[in-house]
Order: sequence, then C-alpha cells, then structure tokens
Amino acid sequence: MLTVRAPATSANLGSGFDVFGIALGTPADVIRVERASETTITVTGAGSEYIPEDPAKNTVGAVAEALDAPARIRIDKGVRPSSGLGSSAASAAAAAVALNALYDRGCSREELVPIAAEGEALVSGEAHADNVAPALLGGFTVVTDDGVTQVDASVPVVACLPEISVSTRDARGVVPDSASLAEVVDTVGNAATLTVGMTQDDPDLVGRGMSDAIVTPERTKLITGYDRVREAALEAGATGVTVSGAGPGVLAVCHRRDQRAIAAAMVDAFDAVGVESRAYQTVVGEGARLYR
Ligand SMILES: Nc1ncnc2c1ncn2[C@@H]1O[C@H](COP(=O)(O)OP(=O)(O)OP(=O)(O)O)[C@@H](O)[C@H]1O
Ligand SMILES: N[C@@H](CCO)C(=O)O
Repeated sequence: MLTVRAPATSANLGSGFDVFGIALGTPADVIRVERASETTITVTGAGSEYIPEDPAKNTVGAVAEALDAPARIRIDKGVRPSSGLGSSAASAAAAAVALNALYDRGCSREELVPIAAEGEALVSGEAHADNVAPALLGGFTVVTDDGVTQVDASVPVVACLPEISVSTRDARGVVPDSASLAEVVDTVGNAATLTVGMTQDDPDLVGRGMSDAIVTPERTKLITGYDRVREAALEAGATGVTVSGAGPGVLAVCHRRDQRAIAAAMVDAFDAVGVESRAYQTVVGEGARLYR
C-alpha cells in the first residue's frame, strides 16, 4: 500500500486567472492505494458526503483511467469540496503521484500535471491545471499552454473558508468573454509584480500584484460578505486580498506578524453577515509527498 499527502492550493491569485497557483501548507488530502483488478473508491473526511465514490464521477477515478492503473483507493479529505482551495485537485494530484509509483509508470511530476488535470475536466468541464500544478510541484506555479514553471516560495497567507458553497462550474459561468486593453494592461502589470514578489518572498509585492479588474469583481458577487471580509483583512495588515480559486474561499497575503490578527478579522467579518467560517494560517508550501 502507498500513501500520498497532497496539499490544498489557491489558484488565480487575482491577476493570474487560470495561470497562477500556490500550494498551501495546510489543509491537505491523504490517499492510500493498493493494486486491484478494477478501481474502487471510498471517501471519508471533510465534506465527504458531497463527493461521489463512483470512479466515473470522482477526480481520482479519471486519474486512474488516464494512467491505466486500477486500484483500491481510499481518500481522506482534509480539503472541503467546492471551497476554492483546490479540493478536487488535491485528490487528483495525490492519486497521480500514488498510482504512478504503484504501477512504476515513471512519469515526472511535470508529466503528471496534464494527467491530474483530467480530474479537473471531469468536475468543472475544463482541464485547467492551475490547482493540480502546485499540488504536484509545490511553491508558486505558472501554467500556460507551453507548460509549467515553478518556483519555491514561502510567503505567509491566510485562507478563510466560509460555510457557503460555490461550484467551480458556476463560477466559470460568470467570467466575462472579453476585456478592454486598459484592463489587460493593468492585469499584466499586476501579474508581473506578483511574480517578482514570489521570487523574492516579498509579501508586499505579492499583495500589490494580486488584484484584477476582469474576473474577480464578477466572482465576488457570489460570496456573501466578501467586501466586508476584504476590508477587515486589509485593516488588520493584509498586503493583498482576493478570491481563492473560484471561491468561496478568500485568500489574504501578509507578513507573519499580522497573520493571527488577519485570520480573526476575516472570521469576525463573515460572522457579522451571518456566515460561519474557518481561517487557515499557513504559508506557501510543498507539493504532494509520497510515503511508502
Ligand atoms: N476527490 C474529490 N475531491 C473533491 N471533490 C470531488 C472529488 N471528486 C469529485 N469531486 C467533485 O468536485 C466538485 C468540487 O470541485 P470544485 O472544483 O467545484 O471545488 P474545489 O476543488 O474545492 O475548488 P477550486 O477548484 O475552485 O479551488 C464537487 O462537486 C465534488 O463532488
Ligand atoms: N482557475 C480556476 C480555478 C478553480 O478551479 C477558476 O478560477 O475557475
């Protein structure tokens, strides 16, 4: 039996829609796999009641199919589904690493990115790889049609997860079809600033580069209390705040000294609009880890 832990991730970071992603230190999914003649899946843990065990409907089933690696698979969810914290991707990335090792397929982590993305295609309709890439490689990742670029980073973040559900499929439905040149220029500038910040582990630069005027404003409308939570986090010292992935999670970047106050401020702000939430105080971290 092989065990793999794969982390939650936060995609987009505002200015990098479908391109940027980071691995988070916590939470994480844990997957255990054994060889079998056909794939079976059991799911326990956070939000497991909302996750299908049918291999045709679970992201890990799609990965097992893509690797031609049937297995008895047990998923222990640490990352709640429909969270914006890459729940479906954490399982897919863990399965890709586990099944690649179980069947000696010899794929590199980079080669596993499109394989794990097959799981994302199953649940959101598109094989976007901005969650599976950091879940597999760790750090800060940039996904384009030409491949994946990765840098290690250790920027402190707070990921606040409200008890509301936004599916990636629905959140992709509100993304505008076009943008003005001014919006594109502004977003490119922010994305470049953020990238430099990640390479320098500089929370001020990362935070400054985290805004976008194209996708995020449409998505914040799906998150009850978002504006209030954002203001509260900024007042408590966050250097930047945006929607995590497709939401409803909200991501704040900060200096370590402000992390605790920001987490409390975000939870209080959601509470003020009648929404329970949980804040993870963590840091950009490592990718999937294999335990033999
Ligand atoms: N192994 C799995 N883990 C989590 N969700 C799964 C899994 N397999 C299938 N799903 C389905 O995927 C959907 C959740 O994926 P979705 O992409 O909407 O959320 P997310 O991964 O938390 O968010 P995001 O991609 O925005 O960070 C749910 O409908 C869930 O039932
Ligand atoms: N880039 C994706 C991430 C969510 O899975 C989106 O925002 O739709």
